[in-house]
Amino acid sequence: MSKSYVIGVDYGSDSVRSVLVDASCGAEIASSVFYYPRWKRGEFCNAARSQFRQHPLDYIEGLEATVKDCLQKSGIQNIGELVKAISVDTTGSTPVAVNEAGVPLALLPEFKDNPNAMFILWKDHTAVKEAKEINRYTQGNAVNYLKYVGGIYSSEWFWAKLLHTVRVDPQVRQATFSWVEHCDYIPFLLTGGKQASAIKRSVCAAGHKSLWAAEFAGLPPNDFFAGIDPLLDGFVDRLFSQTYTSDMPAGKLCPEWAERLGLSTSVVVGVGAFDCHMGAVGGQIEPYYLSKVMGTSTCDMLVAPKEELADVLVKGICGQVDGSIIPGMIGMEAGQSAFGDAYAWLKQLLLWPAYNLLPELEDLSDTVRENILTAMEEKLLLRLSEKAAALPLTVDSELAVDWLNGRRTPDADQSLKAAIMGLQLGTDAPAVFRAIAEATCFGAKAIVERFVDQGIPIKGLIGLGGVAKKSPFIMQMMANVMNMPIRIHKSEQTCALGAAMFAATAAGLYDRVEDAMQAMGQGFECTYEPQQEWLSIYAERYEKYKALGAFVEHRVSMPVTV
Ligand SMILES: Nc1ncnc2c1ncn2[C@@H]1O[C@H](COP(=O)(O)OP(=O)(O)O)[C@@H](O)[C@H]1O
Ligand SMILES: O=C(CO)[C@@H](O)[C@@H](O)COP(=O)(O)O
Repeated sequence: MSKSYVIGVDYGSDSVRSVLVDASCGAEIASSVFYYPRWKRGEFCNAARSQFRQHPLDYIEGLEATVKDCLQKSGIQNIGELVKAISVDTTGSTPVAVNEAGVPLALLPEFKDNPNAMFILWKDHTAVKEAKEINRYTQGNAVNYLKYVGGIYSSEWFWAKLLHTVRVDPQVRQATFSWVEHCDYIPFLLTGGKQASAIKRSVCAAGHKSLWAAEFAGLPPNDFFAGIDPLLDGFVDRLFSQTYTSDMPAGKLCPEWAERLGLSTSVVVGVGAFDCHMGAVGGQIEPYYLSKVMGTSTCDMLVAPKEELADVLVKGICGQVDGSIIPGMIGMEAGQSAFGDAYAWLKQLLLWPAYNLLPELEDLSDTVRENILTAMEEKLLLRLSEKAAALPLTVDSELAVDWLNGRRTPDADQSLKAAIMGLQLGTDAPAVFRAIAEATCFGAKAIVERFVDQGIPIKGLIGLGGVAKKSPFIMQMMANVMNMPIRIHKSEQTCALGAAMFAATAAGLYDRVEDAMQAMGQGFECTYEPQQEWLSIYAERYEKYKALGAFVEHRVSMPVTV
């Protein structure tokens, strides 16, 4: 019998990665990465205003390039006929305004350069005011529609972004028929959808970001949204009432995309989901093991059997949704808005002279300048990690709070800012890096504490994503700060692999995604164990981190160590 292959596509914050996988065992046959060109040039973004927009063409070009590249790299002659399914995960909440035909407005000539007509990336925080209004309005409402999203609505999410967009841009408002998550748009595109009302919405995105819940028989009613702002009046009726888990097909590849990708029209396209949800599956999540997808941000994923969870509602996380990770279980999501992005911020800061002064050195050729810059970009975090690991640590060493992009969990507040204290003339770059790295680990610990305080035991940690693979320094620190072992998954592309597992299930190659996970999972490569000698100093410094965080948040007085 001929082999079956599946494709998993993972849309990250900076790039899209596709993997071609043997559906029987999960072996990766080929992979391909595409960095979004417009995004890389910084187009349509304004970091100072927390505006981060992505053009749909970056996604579409990347889809075609990576899938074709995987097929070509496979070297398998009739691979186009052997691929059975494709599934997609994306960041989220990353929604876009579409017209009645489901076309993102930025794909229309009149909106092609308008950031409000593009995908609003998860980390865009331009809707802080709107999120606050949603929270205020819900407090006075008879029904608590925020009960399944941790009790606080975030500016990273669907409704806050829609409200902000229709407020600031009357032309976009006029042209907007519906509002669609990236993870729901791509399957719609691949299946040749022609009507926005027919877009299949994933329960993952709908439950965690759009306030959809079976208990509410769908989305909250129109009155609720119209009460927040009359500009939202009527949207609910044009959105959706039904949702789907990602083990289900969204449809089959349409002729146009079958031809563009070199695949057949019998290829099943699975229902999409968020990157970290599929990543948790790719990384072989187990009940009560916190699967930490550590990249630009972190998403901390947990599954619990429905019957065991009973009526527990965890406060201050990004939601608990039936079937959002594994169909049949409650999927919970928490996270940090800046994790790898916190190190990337410091890297940008330290490379300022390289970006700004190197071009002034006329004696250097362009090639030499570029080589210097590339070497610095590639090596900086690695060298900082080596040096930071060798520094002595005391209770008074430099200390930071990690809210460089606001606080996602516990208790979302994207308007919060980061802080660093304890600087002195002897403070060097590795010391600042260590403080920031430590702060991201402390932020991670605060999430574990929240779950435990709310009655959800955490049995262990699973580490996935770019930072888990690239930084032994931060992973060892994480194990020490948490006083818990952290198992690092073998797969380089857990999110894309998870998407491939869902593709195989949607195509009927497996009955349940748990079976796909069992057969296709790649296992773990190593475990970082907590080191006894570091536990007490981190425990002490964690208390200081909480005090500094409280000071930043409430401007209360700080305890002083003499
Ligand atoms: N050596 C390193 N140590 C710590 N962080 C790193 C290192 N190299 C890269 N990173 C961080 O990894 C992050 C990217 O993670 P990745 O999982 O590849 O991306 P994404 O979040 O888009 O899925 C960046 O924010 C970057 O700062
Ligand atoms: O917030 C979510 C999902 O809810 C993520 O998509 C978002 O943090 C982006 O993740 P990355 O850090 O780019 O992997």
